[in-house]
Amino acid sequence: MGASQNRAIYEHFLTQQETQQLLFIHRALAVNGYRPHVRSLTLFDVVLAEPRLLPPLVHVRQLVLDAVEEHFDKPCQVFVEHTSLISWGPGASIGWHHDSNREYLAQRHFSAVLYLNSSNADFSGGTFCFQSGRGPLRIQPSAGMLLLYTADASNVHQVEPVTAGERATLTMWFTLEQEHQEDKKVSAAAAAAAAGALSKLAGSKLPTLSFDSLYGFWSPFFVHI
Ligand SMILES: O=C(O)CCC(=O)C(=O)O
Ligand SMILES: [Fe+2]
Repeated sequence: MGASQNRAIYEHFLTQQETQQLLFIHRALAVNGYRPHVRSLTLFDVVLAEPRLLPPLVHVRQLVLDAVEEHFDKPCQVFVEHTSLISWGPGASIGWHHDSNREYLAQRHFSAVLYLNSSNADFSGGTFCFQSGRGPLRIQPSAGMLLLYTADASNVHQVEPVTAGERATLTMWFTLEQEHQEDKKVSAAAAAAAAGALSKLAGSKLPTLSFDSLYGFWSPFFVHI
């Protein structure tokens, strides 16, 4: 793809076993997505729905983060902003855009798309294209391939419509702004889920606070027995 510093392709970034694991997680838990003909599963969803499936996803997420820091030469400066397993069914596509092209996406600095299956073998259509002066630069997804690019206007791209089968990716965005990192939101959700599970487990054995009067509200140790 040339010597461009703002993009990179790694052909066999994941093994077949690793791509299969991620496909399995997606199949098990994905929900109807944010766009027509798309199903998605965020890291957040996995934490809430089935935390036992987290380890393979978190492992690959870290590998991709390391690759981003290395390629863009930003050691220990990059944070994951969003992680999703996404599948695209027949009819799914996305027109020309860049990945920080909205005010609410301005914190996105780098993008990574890790392909979990292959065009022609597993689905038809779904070609990724970068806009370029000499006509679109077309990239055919293949299982295990990692595509990195900056989220700015130097990387305008589109995905042509999928015409058959299901195209699957792990799509991630990255930020240099710590306050936008995904980890904080995910660990807060995990803590809330764990607290919920704990209180369910304890059930009626926990004392209940008396809130039937303001007095009770101000005296939290006053409990019904
Ligand atoms: O799935 C791809 O190849 C790219 C998707 C994309 O451009 C996006 O989600 O912004
Ligand atoms: Fe995009």
